[in-house]
Amino acid sequence: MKAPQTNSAVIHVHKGGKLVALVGNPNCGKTALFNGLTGSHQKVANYAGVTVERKEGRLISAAGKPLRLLDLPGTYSLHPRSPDERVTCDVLAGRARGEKRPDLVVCVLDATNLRRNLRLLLAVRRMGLPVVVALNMADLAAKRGIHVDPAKLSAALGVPVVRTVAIHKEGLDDLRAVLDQPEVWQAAPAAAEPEIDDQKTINALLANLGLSAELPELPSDRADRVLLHPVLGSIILAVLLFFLFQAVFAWAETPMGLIEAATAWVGEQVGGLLPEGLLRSFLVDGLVAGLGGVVVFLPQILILFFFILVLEESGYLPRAALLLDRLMGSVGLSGRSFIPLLSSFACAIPGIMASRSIANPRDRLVTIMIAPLMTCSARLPVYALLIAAFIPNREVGGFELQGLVLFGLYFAGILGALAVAWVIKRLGSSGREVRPLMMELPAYHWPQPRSVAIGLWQRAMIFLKRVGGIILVMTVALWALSTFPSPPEGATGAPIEYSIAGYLGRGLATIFEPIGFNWQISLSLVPGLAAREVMVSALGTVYALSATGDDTAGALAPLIAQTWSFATALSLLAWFVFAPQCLATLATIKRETSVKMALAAAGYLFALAYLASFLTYRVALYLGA
Ligand SMILES: Nc1nc2c(ncn2[C@@H]2O[C@H](COP(=O)(O)OP(=O)(O)OP(=O)(O)O)[C@@H](O)[C@H]2O)c(=O)[nH]1
Ligand SMILES: [Mg+2]
Repeated sequence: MKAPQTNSAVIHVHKGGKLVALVGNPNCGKTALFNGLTGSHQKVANYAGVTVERKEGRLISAAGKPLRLLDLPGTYSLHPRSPDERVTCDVLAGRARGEKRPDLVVCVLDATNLRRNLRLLLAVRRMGLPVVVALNMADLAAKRGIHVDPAKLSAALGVPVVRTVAIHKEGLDDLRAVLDQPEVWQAAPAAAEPEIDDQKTINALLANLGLSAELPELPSDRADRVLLHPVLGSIILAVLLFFLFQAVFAWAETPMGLIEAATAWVGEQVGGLLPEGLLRSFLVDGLVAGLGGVVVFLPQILILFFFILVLEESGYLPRAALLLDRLMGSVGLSGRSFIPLLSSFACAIPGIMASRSIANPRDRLVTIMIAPLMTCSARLPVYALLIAAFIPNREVGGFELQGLVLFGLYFAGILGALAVAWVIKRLGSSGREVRPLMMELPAYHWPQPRSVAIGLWQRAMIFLKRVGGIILVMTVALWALSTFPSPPEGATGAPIEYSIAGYLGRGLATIFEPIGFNWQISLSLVPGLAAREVMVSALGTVYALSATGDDTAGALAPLIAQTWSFATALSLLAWFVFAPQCLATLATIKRETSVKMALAAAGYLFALAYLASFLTYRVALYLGA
């Protein structure tokens, strides 16, 4: 089974061709360049630490020669401080498993920040690898009055320099042409200056290029006086997040209505055409009720991602990390964990991967352990279904009540994560060094509509592929288990009650009865292990098959609203805030840490989920729900 992010992280291996590696400081535009040169759509975003693993693509030089191009995590130096930097350093040193040393390094320099970027270039050159410089962000530099002459820089460095604007694909042809001229880069002297003199070398270089003047204040700095203000900035952050959840419900209403109507129509057509029987049951109760129930949540997922993509591209995320550093420090984390945790709102897997950019091993481990508590987008269909069924659609004090509840659920996950981090801090050895947060704050820029559109398209595809893949498979399997064996002669209940799934569900229900789950819910939890959204399609199928008499499956929400108590609904919501219901996430934890940690995560999440549901259910019953 593939998780969304590993899908987009397929590594293509091409035999033969020279190996070219893109190396540079974080956020200098390596991946944008990689995408432009190879036609890939790897993730580009405006913060440091986006790329955390090595990606390979195929590049055709100007003369038509195929080359292998590597996109690597950004690094500030060749002394790695975090797992992502280590990936890059290993590749450069030829230590990467099953991989030769690169034949050529394309060192990407951010033209707006040469002073810092040149340090890495000098270090790479010292390793003796042939180097070509891509002087990227040339557009931004020019806008800020920094005019770097590529020819002069090339002469000073003794390596070819190509001016590029990666996001507009400028300079890519020049770069492709240089790749065909090994005589230019291979001849470059591998200077062996000692490291201590780097600062002097760089100062002299910049002076030579006429670039040593102080830079004027940027619009970003002025914006940050408000956005990073301890009080004002925090209020803006809270309002922003709050607005996001309101929008997820308010904006999605119309498109969801359309999809629901379309699914119902398809169900009726198919149901009307076919005679009563297995095929009709499979199509209507299995596929349409199961898959249709999940697809309806596509609009909400896209709205959530629209906000995430815009925030990522604008450069706001590291600022939010800075604002939250104090709060996170109080539970033993640092602002460093913010971006991995925020990524986990999409899916815990990229979140866990993103924690590779955390240098401190203990912080990294805690971040990985609590990442599954962030509300991933696969939970959204489950939450949305239950909210639609049990929470009235009305306004409270000018806010949509349903949006408020959703916000509350996300908040519960965050609180849970902070609490767990706090407990780990208490349990663990005292010695967490408290260091000031050092994070690069990139200049703000407007997200490009094109890249947001591509991001949304990719998300939609990932979701639909899940629907057509794992969710489909699970739905079919569940339908089969729920249909066979057929009921005995003269049976009165719904056929599902006599099927394998019926027995399984009733068996499981003994475990889950204390927290208020009926056998249909207990049964649906099982396929939900494969992907959380499957819970929704599973409920759709199970309820469609549980209905007796002739009927087409009605919409799921009103059905469960009639048959479940409010306490059960609340208990199930609490369950989904904590439950370790995703095998792909546990597999990623194992890969990034150890089997022991993956088991520990599964165990503590299960215990927490059961406890939370138990308390919720009992309190709700006590209060008369
Ligand atoms: N104006 C401008 N922006 C660029 C250029 N190249 C990249 N960007 C933007 O710079 C940001 C960083 O780009 P990425 O390609 O993700 O940078 P990266 O070097 O791969 O970053 P890491 O993977 O974190 O090391 C994104 O917001 C891009 O849209 C450029 O030439 N000009
Ligand atoms: Mg990158």
